[in-house]
Amino acid sequence: MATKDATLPQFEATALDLIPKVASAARGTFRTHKTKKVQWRIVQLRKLYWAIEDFRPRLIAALMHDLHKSVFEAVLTEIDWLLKDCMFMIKHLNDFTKDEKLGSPAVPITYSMMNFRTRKEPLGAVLIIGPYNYPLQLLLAPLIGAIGAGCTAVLKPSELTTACAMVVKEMVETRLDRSAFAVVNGAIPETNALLAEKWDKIFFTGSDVVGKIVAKKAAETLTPVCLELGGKNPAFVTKNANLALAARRLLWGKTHNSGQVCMSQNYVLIDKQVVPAFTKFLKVAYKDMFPDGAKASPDLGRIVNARHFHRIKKMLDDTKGKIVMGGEVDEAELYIEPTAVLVNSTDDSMIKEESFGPIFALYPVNSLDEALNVAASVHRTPLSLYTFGSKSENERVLNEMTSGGATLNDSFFHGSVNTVPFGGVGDSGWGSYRGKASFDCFTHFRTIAETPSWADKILRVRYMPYDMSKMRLLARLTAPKPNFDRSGSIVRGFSYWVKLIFGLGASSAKGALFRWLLLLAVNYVLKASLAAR
Ligand SMILES: NC(=O)C1=CN([C@@H]2O[C@H](COP(=O)(O)OP(=O)(O)OC[C@H]3O[C@@H](n4cnc5c(N)ncnc54)[C@H](O)[C@@H]3O)[C@@H](O)[C@H]2O)C=CC1
Ligand SMILES: CC1=C(/C=C/C(C)=C/C=C/C(C)=C/C=C/C=C(C)/C=C/C=C(C)/C=C/C=C(\C)C(=O)O)C(C)(C)CCC1
Repeated sequence: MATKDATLPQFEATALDLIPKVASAARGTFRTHKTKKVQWRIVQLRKLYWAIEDFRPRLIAALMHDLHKSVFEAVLTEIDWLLKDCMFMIKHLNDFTKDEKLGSPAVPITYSMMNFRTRKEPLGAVLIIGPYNYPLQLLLAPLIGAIGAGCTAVLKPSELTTACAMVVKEMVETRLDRSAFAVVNGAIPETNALLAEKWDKIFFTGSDVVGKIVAKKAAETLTPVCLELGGKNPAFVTKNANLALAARRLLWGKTHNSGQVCMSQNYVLIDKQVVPAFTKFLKVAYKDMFPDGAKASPDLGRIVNARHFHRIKKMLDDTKGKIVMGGEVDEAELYIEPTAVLVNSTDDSMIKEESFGPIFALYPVNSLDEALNVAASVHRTPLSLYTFGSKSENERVLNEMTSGGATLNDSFFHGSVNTVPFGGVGDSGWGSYRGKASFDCFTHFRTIAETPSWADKILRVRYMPYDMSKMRLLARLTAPKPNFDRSGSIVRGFSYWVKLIFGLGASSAKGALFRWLLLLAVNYVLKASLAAR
C-alpha cells in the first residue's frame, strides 16, 4: 500500500523463503550465550532507548499516517511509554537477574545446607506478534521484557499499520544487534511461516480468533505462549455513583485512541433510575471534550481501515437500540463518532460483538444482582471491568465478577501505568507483562540445589537398603504435625495451650516477643510510678 506521507517507507512484506533463516539466526545467536551477559542486555536496552528517541519524528508521522493518532497520544502511550519502559528495565535489571536464595518457608531448615536458589534464565529465541491499535507500544514493550530477560527475538508487527511496521523494522534492524533481533513484516502467510518455526516462547497480542490459531500451533511443539486478547468488558454504574464523573471517565475510555483499546468498556450496566441523568452527563462531557463536534477535533483518531470501519458500523446498523449520543459515521475519513446506544437485550449487536471502537451500549438494570448476572452471561472472564458505585457495591462487583484487571471509579487506569502488571484471565489472556512482569514473562525460574559432599553421612538414609527406623526418625525431624482434626477444626492440645500462655496469645514468635517486651515495659512503668508516690 502506498504511503500518503512521502517521508515514510512503502510497506514491503518479508520474503517467505527468508523467514526460516531469520528464525534460525535468532536461535543460533541465543546458543552463542552472548545474550546472557547482563551488560550486553543493558547496552541493547540503551540502544533501543536512543533509537526510539532518534526515530521520534518518524514514529509520530507513522502513527498519524496509520491511525490518525494525535501527537499527544503518540507521545503519551507509545513513545514516552516505551522510553520509560527502557529506563525501568535498565535501572532494575541487575536486581532482576540476581540469583535468589530459597530459604524458609520454601526450604525446611533441615535442608538449609543444600544452598537452594532460583536462577533467572532467558527462555531462548522468542516470537512477538503485535496488533494494530498501539503498533509501537504493544510490539516493543514485550521486546523490552525479552531483551531484559536475555532472549533473542523476532517481531511481527501488524500489517494493518503499514508505516509503523516499516519504520519499526528499520529502527530495530539498524540500531540493535542484528544477529539477535529482527522484524518480519507481512500478514497471514508470513505469520504462518513464523509459527511453523520452533520458538522458546510466543508472545501474541490480538484477537481471540487468531489467539486460538497461535495457541494450537504452539501446542504442536509444546511451546509456551503469552496471549494478550480482547474481551467484552463491562462497566457497572449504580445509583450511588457520581454520575457526572462516571460519564466523563467512561467517555474518555471510548475516545482515547478512538476506543480502539482492548480494555475499554464494551457496555455499561446502569441502574434504570439513573439512565436519563447519566445520558445527560454523557452529552455534557462530550460537549466539553469536543466543543466543535468530534469530527473537527484534532485529538480524535480514526478507525484503522475500511474493514474495521464497516465492522463497527455494522454493530450500529444492526442494533435495535436507541442512539442517545453521537451516531455519525463517514467512510471517506474512516470516522466514527463517539456513540452511546441504549439497548434492552443482551442479544443486541452492541453487546454481542466486541466494539474495539468509539461506540458502546448502555444496558439498564433493576439491581446490582441483575447487572452481575448479565455480565457473567455476556463474558465471564473479560479483560477488564469498571465499577462506579458505593464502596460496598464496588467491593461486591470485584468479589463476584472476575476480569484480567479492574478499575474502580474510572476507565482503564489499571492499564495506564507502564510498570504495573497487565494481562487477561481465562479466554481474555494467558500470562501478564509490563514492569518486572515483562522480565518474568521471558524468564525461566530455574531451581538449583547444591548438595555438599560432607552431607552424605546425613543423607545416607535415602540409599538402599532402606531402613524404616531411620525413615521414622527422618519423618519426626521433617514432617510437621497437623494442628487440626479430620473435620478441619483446630485441635487445642497441650502445645496449643503452652503456646497461647507463654506466647501471650500471639500467632508468631516475633509477636510473642513484642508482647512480652510490652508487658515488661508496662510493668516497669507502673512499678516506677507507684514507687514515685
Ligand atoms: N489484551 C491486549 O493487550 C490487546 C488485545 N487486543 C485485541 O486484538 C484485536 C484487534 O487487534 P488486531 O490487530 O485486529 O488483531 P488480530 O488478531 O487480527 O491480529 C494480530 C496479529 O495476528 C496476525 N494475524 C491475523 N490473522 C492471522 C491468522 N489468520 N493467522 C496468523 N496470524 C494472523 C496479524 O498479522 C497481527 O500481527 C481485538 O480483538 C483486541 O481486543 C488488541 C490490543 C491489545
Ligand atoms: C502534571 C503535574 C502533576 C501530576 C499530574 C498527573 C499525575 C497527571 C496524570 C495524568 C493521567 C492519568 C493521564 C492519563 C494517561 C493515560 C494513559 C497513559 C493511557 C494509556 C493507555 C494505554 C497504555 C493503552 C493500552 C492499550 C492496551 C494494552 C490494549 O489495547 O489492550 C503533579 C504531580 C500533581 C504536580 C503538578 C504537575
